[in-house]
Amino acid sequence: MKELKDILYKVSLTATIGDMEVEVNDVVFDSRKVSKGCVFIAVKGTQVDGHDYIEQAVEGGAVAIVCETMPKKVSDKVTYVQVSNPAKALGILASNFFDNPSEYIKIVAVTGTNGKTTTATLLHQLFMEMGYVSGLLSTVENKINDEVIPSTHTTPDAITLNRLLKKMLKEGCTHCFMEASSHAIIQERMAGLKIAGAVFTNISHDHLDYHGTFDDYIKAKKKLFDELPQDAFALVNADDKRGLVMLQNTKASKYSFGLKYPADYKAKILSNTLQGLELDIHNRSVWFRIIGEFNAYNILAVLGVSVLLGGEEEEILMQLSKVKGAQGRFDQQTYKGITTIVDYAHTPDALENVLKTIQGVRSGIEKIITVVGCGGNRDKGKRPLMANIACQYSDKVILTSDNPRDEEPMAIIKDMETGLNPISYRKAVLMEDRKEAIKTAIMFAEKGDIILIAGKGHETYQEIKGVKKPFDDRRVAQELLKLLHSDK
Ligand SMILES: CC(=O)N[C@H]1[C@@H](OP(=O)(O)OP(=O)(O)OC[C@H]2O[C@@H](n3ccc(=O)[nH]c3=O)[C@H](O)[C@@H]2O)O[C@H](CO)[C@@H](O)[C@@H]1O[C@H](C)C(=O)N[C@@H](C)C(=O)N[C@H](CCC(=O)O)C(=O)O
Ligand SMILES: Nc1ncnc2c1ncn2[C@@H]1O[C@H](COP(=O)(O)OP(=O)(O)OP(=O)(O)O)[C@@H](O)[C@H]1O
Ligand SMILES: N[C@H](CCC[C@H](N)C(=O)O)C(=O)O
Ligand SMILES: [Mg+2]
Repeated sequence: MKELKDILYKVSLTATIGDMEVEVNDVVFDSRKVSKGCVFIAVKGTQVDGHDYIEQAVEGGAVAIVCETMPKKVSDKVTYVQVSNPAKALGILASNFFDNPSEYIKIVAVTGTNGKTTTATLLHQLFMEMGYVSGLLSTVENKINDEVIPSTHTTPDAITLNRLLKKMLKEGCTHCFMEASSHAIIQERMAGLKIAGAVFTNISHDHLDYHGTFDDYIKAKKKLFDELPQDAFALVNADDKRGLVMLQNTKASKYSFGLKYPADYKAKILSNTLQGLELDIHNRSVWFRIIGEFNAYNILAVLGVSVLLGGEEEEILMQLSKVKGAQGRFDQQTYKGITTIVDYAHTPDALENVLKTIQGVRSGIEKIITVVGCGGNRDKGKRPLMANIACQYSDKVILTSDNPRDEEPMAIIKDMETGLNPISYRKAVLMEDRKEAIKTAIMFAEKGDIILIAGKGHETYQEIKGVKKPFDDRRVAQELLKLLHSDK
């Protein structure tokens, strides 16, 4: 049991009412999860304001309330603590409540529009190969050593995050590789954590529904670097013009990686095929199992982090050449000469990169058929851009549903259609049902053709009208390929 004043250590307080030595047995930010003896933190959200649930939390047994605005009605059995930023306070409280696990684990946070999961997963696989007990917090899954713990967010909320870190520490983890989403940075999910290093992969169009402007999206990413301590490292992509922006105000030691501009960790692509990637890194030629120029950047980021954490370059490269990468990223299968590639490209930049990679590895005569949709309740600006890119680099495109969530599926596809010009229009077919869309692509395909199924990668569900139903692009593609081409 901990006293309220102890878990408020390092939180800047504006005012307090009541006993600061009251014992608290849990930290909660959702009134629906309140139990007797907990502290409830009222956070303003995108849908509702946690302050509206203070009374409910008190009725549910909360002994302390942390809030930005003191409630009009206070109970003399409860302690009230006013802070200027409850979301930030929540992070610090969560860290204190779980005994600050981040101080005993080297945490590397990866941010950027694309490549976070890939980079964090590669790091986790690599460090495990090198004999370190390590943790992973990612979009696809959380991991403690080899144990998989399902993931609900790219970056968990502050309480889940610190609970997981504490479990990692108990299991002997020395390192944790995690994704830092821009939502998480703005919502202070990582406040109170001690970060050993941060990586910036790249920034391109995404999440403008949430951040409003591209400038604010950049600022969200930069906040991670601005808040790094002096003994941390900041490693950025030198070929992304925002890489230097990330380093402008950081106290951390600055490093870079890249293929084009001068960088601390630099490589040249020697070959790039559907079988793998060969890079010249600091005058060593190394072959990797992952594919595409964009993955050369991820490999360099991983190399940089590993060296900065004390690894030896030769050993790192040797082990790195064996690792496979994250699930549902450039996940290919070939059946009767037809190749399907399932990839999590759900931004214009990612889609362009993946399609350029496919263009680069094809011999010329085979067709590229793309199946793609865009998520509902997410940045609408991506929709026309992604449809246009799909058509620009493909011979045939089936515009379909991704996770429409609460939106009308066909309305999303129609938004995508507005991005088509008269030439691309001729290549496109609109088909709401994703399984039908994949089936159509597979029916169109002939020996040698490549089908890209983009947007959902590792996901094993599809969310339509708020209901999640099982759906796995990889499984659907595999079944339909066999069904439709078995006699050829
Ligand atoms: C837009 C967004 O980031 N939303 C996250 C946010 O919810 P919110 O701001 O909408 O919260 P809200 O519903 O308005 O509630 C405000 C506060 O009132 C509390 N409340 C609410 C109702 C109630 O009855 N009682 C109560 O106490 C809530 O617990 C909350 O503290 O805070 C919640 C708690 O941490 C998150 O679960 C939720 O994630 C939603 C589900 C989500 O879809 N988030 C996505 C966009 C997201 O975070 N994605 C990034 C990755 C993006 C990327 O890089 O690709 C991620 O890190 O996963
Ligand atoms: N370094 C990179 N640069 C550009 N595109 C990339 C890069 N790495 C991966 N991609 C593309 O982006 C897709 C998503 O990659 P990944 O899952 O690693 O990104 P993420 O940043 O974790 O995404 P999310 O924000 O959804 O968590 C991949 O399937 C691939 O198409
Ligand atoms: N982390 C991203 C993932 C998008 C994946 C795509 N399949 C979708 O559902 O929109 C988001 O939450 O915006
Ligand atoms: Mg991710």
